[in-house]
Amino acid sequence: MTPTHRVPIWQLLWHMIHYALKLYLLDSFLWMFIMGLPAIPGLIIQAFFNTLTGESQLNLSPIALIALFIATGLARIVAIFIGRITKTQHRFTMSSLLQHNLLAQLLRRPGAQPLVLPNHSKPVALGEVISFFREDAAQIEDNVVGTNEVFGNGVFAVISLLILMSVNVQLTLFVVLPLVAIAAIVQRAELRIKNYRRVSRQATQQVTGHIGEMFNAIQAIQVAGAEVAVLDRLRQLNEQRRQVMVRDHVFTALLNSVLENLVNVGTGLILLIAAQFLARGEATLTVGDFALFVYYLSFVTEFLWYLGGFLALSKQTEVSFERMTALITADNSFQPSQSNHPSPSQDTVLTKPNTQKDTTSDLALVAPEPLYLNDLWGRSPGLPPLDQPLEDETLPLQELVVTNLTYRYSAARSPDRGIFDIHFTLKRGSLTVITGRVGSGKTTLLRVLLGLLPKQAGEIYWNQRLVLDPATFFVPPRSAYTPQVPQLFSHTLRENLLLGLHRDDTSLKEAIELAVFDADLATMAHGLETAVGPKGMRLSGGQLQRAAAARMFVRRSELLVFDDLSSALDVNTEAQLWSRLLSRRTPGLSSSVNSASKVDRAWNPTCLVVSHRPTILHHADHIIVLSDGRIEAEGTLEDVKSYLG
Ligand SMILES: Nc1ncnc2c1ncn2[C@@H]1O[C@H](COP(=O)(O)OP(=O)(O)OP(=O)(O)O)[C@@H](O)[C@H]1O
Repeated sequence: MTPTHRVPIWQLLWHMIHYALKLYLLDSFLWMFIMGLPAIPGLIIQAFFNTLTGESQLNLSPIALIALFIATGLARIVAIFIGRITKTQHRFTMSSLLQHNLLAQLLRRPGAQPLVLPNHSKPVALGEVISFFREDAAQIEDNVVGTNEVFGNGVFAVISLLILMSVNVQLTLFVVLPLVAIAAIVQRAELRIKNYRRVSRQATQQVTGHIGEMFNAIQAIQVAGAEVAVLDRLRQLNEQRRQVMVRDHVFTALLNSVLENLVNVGTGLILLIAAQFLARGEATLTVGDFALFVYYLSFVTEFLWYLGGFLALSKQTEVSFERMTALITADNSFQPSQSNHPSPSQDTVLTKPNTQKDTTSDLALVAPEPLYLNDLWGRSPGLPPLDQPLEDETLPLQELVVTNLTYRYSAARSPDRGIFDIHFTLKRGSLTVITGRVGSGKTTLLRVLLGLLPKQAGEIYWNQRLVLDPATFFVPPRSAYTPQVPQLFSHTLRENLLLGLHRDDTSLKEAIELAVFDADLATMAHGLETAVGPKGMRLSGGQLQRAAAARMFVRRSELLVFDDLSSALDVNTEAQLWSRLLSRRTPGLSSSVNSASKVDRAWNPTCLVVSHRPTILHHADHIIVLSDGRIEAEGTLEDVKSYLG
């Protein structure tokens, strides 16, 4: 899906400039100063030559003029030094804003929905996303920074133009000709500039994507002996990238060289005409005036050349914005269907979908969000405290009702796959098991319920109130989820369990015991401070799953959602985990008893579990058997026995 509307590049750049306006102005001022300082030697040169020919009105000796010349040079060195600092800070702020907003938008998407760009059939691989964060962000950063250089150059070009006009108006008019030619050339080249840039970015994206996949699958590559084939593919992608990058860069260089030479030829012609004037003595052109004209002409022509390059750069930046916006709006083709029910009133609705921010246009990328970067003096602004799960009027869970829940994977890619017309009710403290054959839609059902995939039809009611945005609603302390393949970060075990949550060691210990991870932890020399390695690779599959379960338990959520714990746990460990967890539950116990005190509320979780294991099926209050994404049977174990394989 393409964005609903494209915002003009100038508007986007303005939003970015406005984000750090003071820094931008400081940087622009410094660079104007840096660029303007060379203008002073021009005046000194004029005075110097006029002094030599006795036409100067200044009463300065040649030595004083030379000293002034050197002082100007030194001042420029100092300004360049400071300007480098402001420029680096400004550049970093600009790309950080884009990267922050891109990441925030990606995190706002339904987490399990593949990223498929418009006009692409394959989802974007994780490694490919790097090229959006790196190349595209850098491209836009270059363009924003380019504006203050164009602006600085422009101011001096205008001043220089005025000086040139004061010397000779006729001659100065010739300067405008290259400007017209530059605008025409960039306009004509626009399509090609953009196409070459699009193709080269895509080729880079494929290379980073392949590298990402390679590193993710090193073991699989080794055991399959596929090293040569995988490297061949990398070579092939690199070769494709080389070809399109060369084309893109050669074209940009060619364009720059055409613009530069156009300006140079124009300058040459103007100088030839000026020399004629001087030789014929037709104009009141002194030798000093001629030196001045030559000197200031270069400011104007350099600006024209710079402007041409900037216009071409902006065309390439449009491609970067287009790519980033396509990524954040990727595959949003399935919008949640409208409910058949009349519009629910405020007190029957829980959490509104996020409609405040424009997520469908490039503006989302330049939204002014806080970044908490160190300032120019290296002072850290301090990070805001992390949001802690809040207990609100939605707690505790009495009843969760799901009606007509439907999600169909993109028909083009997978006809009739998904879940269809799913209904069920979870009562407080109950255990519901979803079972069914491989591929019957169990994981899809959990994901759609939790908002990790956008439902296309159906409603979810939490205590009789409609949940409008499951993705933001089904989070702790309302709900917690352990997927089939849990993700851990390369931090310590403690950091992985808490993920920013404030809990004391007693709560942590309790959660670890509940997850049957206590015996494993006792064998770890560094206990909770054990570094688990990237993706938790220093833990066994079973440890990883129990660590993820402990992460879920420590949040003491009302609804616990498990996707097949048995995939990495042996029968005994899993049975132990269930017996510990289920002993916490009091099915049917009214929450009103517990809700008297929110803080001391006894934890009586409601469980929704995908499993095949008889242990858990025996304990279930309700079993749902799925087949081809539909409910085939449901009830107690006795009711559904004949449907279980
Ligand atoms: N991203 C996707 N695009 C297209 N089809 C998909 C996608 N993910 C899953 N499917 C298909 O949807 C169906 C349901 O998949 P799902 O993972 O929900 O099944 P499951 O019952 O959880 O399977 P398992 O027991 O193996 O975990 C399967 O046929 C699967 O191939």
